[in-house]
Amino acid sequence: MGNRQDGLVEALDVEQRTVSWLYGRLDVARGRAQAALRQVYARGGGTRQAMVEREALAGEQARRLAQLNAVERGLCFGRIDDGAGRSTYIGRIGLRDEGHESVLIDWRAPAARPFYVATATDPGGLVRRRHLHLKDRLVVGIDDEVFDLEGMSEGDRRTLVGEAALLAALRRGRTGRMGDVVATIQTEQDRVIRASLQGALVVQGGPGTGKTVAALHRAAYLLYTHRDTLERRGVLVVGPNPMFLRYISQVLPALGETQVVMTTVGEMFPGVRASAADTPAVAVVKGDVRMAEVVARALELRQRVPEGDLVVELDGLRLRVPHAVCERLRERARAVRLPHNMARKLYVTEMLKELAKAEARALEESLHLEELANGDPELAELAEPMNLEGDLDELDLELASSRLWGEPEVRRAVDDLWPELTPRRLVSELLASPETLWSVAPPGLDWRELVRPAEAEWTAGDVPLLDEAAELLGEDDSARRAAAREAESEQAGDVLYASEVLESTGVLEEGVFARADVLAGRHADDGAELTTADRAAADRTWAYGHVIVDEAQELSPMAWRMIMRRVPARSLTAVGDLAQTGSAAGARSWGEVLDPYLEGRWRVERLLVNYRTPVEIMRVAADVLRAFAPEQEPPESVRSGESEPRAVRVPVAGLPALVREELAEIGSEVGPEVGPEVGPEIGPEIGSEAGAGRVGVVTPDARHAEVARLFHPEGDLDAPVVVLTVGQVKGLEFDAVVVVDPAGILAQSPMGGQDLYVAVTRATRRLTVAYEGELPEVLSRLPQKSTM
Ligand SMILES: Nc1ncnc2c1ncn2[C@@H]1O[C@H](COP(=O)(O)OP(=O)(O)OP(=O)(O)O)[C@@H](O)[C@H]1O
Repeated sequence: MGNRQDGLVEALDVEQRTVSWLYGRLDVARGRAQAALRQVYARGGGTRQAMVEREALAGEQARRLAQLNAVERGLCFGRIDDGAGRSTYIGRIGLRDEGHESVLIDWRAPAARPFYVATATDPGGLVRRRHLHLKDRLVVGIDDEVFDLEGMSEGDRRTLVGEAALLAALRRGRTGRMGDVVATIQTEQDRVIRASLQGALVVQGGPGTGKTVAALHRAAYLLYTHRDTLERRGVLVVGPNPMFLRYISQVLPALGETQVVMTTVGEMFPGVRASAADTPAVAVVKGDVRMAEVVARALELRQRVPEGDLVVELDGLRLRVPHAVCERLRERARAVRLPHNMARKLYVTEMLKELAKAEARALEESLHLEELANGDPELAELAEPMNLEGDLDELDLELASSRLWGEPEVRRAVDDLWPELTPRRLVSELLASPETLWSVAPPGLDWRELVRPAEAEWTAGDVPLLDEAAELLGEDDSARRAAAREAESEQAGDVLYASEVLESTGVLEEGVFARADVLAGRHADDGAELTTADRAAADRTWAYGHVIVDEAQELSPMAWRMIMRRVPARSLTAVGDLAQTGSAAGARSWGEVLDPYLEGRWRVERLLVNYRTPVEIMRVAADVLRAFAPEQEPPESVRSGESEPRAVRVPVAGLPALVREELAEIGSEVGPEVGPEVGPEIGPEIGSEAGAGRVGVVTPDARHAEVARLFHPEGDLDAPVVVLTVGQVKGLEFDAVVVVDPAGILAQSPMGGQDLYVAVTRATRRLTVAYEGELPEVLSRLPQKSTM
């Protein structure tokens, strides 16, 4: 015992010396980046070109500084020893000593790989893997895994220390935000993270298998390994909802990567925020890939030919363009195969010329008639017939065209035949018109589901339709302008961030440099200094270098069409679980959604170990899965829990008391003054003082408001109690979960079984199912208790 204790003290001492020295190197690197930043700004003045270059350089240095700051926590977390007595330290970033020797290896570098892939059966030349646990800059714990005891020196054997680092990490209380797992990435996850940039990778895995966390580490890995390509083209991460994006928002910054665009399908059309939800039946129709045809045909209907001739009354003249000419002009404008708004330019030019000719003809006719009426009929008959139309040369036509374009009557007539359209207008007018839908929908597509008022709010299902429309219409200025305005307003946030960077790094010194706005790289008059991520996020037509889609099973075929447009090189990672598909328009198989674009050129990696949900809870989840998706396999839990899951018969009013019990069980601190009877105050009372540990209350959609009223603050992920629908809770996790009204969840959509599976797999420690009437048969394994 005494020996082990001595060994630990000795090992901690050795590692502390190394770690302190590494932090010293980090401080040196920071000092250098600060000095470089100051130097850039000390130059001052110069031409506009010089200024632009200077700001680009400053932006780069500032990002480097931000990255060096981001790795402060847990700078070094691992060490590997090989049989030749060499030790390598692994950390969040790579560092070198004065002699340029590598002293800390970036976790993404090839040299760090053995740390993640060595196993007892295949140690890859390692004799030991050591995990270091730091608190601030202090080494507070060590875990060893020994692969070859014989290969270790006597001294090293004496200082062996062990408790599985992974299990320690998994036992930690949840904070409401996902953290990085660089120190404990598992071999199967490592394969996903380091897969090649080229091609499409599907990561299929059950709940809690680390799909999200692996996908985010993959983003960081790809940016590190292919920085040149990806810094120029950017990486896009698509998540299921804004709450989820908030949940994962800290993982990449903690890994030193801030240049990734994160969005949801509902936010992918610049200037539109999808705030409403479609019913499952509507989602299915809207998500059907045949909707692309519906939008295209609706647009064709907007390129009209008048019933008879086109007649425009102008200053007493009747300008007449024959029907056949109108038809010809439309065909010519279509034949150029440009998007509608661009082809319109051609159409308008040609139509105005026709109208100019028609005007000359009408004028001629009216003058002729005048002569006939006023003069000697004999003379009039002898007079040379005028040929005003024939006398028009190109210049005359152009002048007449531009004069005519200024006439509201002309403009109205042309707009009616080939209007300038925005995607919003095309889609909202289409969905508001049963006649149009009826005439453009292909047989078998239930277009009646789509009909809604023109002023209806946008839904996430509308966004791919808007994107489709934008493709067909061509550049839509209004959306771009809206996005530019948004980007401008975000500038304020960036300036604030930049000034924080400057302040925290001590660079913001009076006189030298007080220009956080410059560092933020945003000038109203020039977008050249925007980062790739900023530019990409504001540009609907941006082609990303790599796209990661999380909860990819939820995307409809129309959403995939939109995503594929963003990644023409088809370098993408789709992570998801077909057993958790909640959207009626979502995927039933990966081939079904990917083959239309990749024709089998995609591969699957499977993650099989559940790091979140303990065995006891997973048994309940497996019953649900077996009942609703028997072809899917539940993952295997890596650990067993501290408590058996339970079912409690309780009215909604009793939920605050139940949640209080759960908070107490997971060790979250609740003020003693909060009694079960004061449910509504439970949130604020336990707000900021709460210890680690969160309770998630999951409800059917229809009961969310009723239950959320009992707890505050609503929807705040950092609060100790969060009330969410199944759609919102997807991808999240909590120490304890209370699933309310399981029968309601099962009944709420055709995918109710999958929804219940999602709900019961969110807990890391405790699961309670709260019900009022009968407990669904599928949960009969749960021991039942009544508080009614
Ligand atoms: N290698 C690891 N080391 C430590 N923790 C891990 C590891 N892998 C996964 N975890 C943890 O397991 C939990 C589940 O991970 P994650 O949310 O990525 O799973 P998922 O497969 O996306 O789940 P779901 O399908 O339910 O959304 C997280 O808390 C994550 O941090």
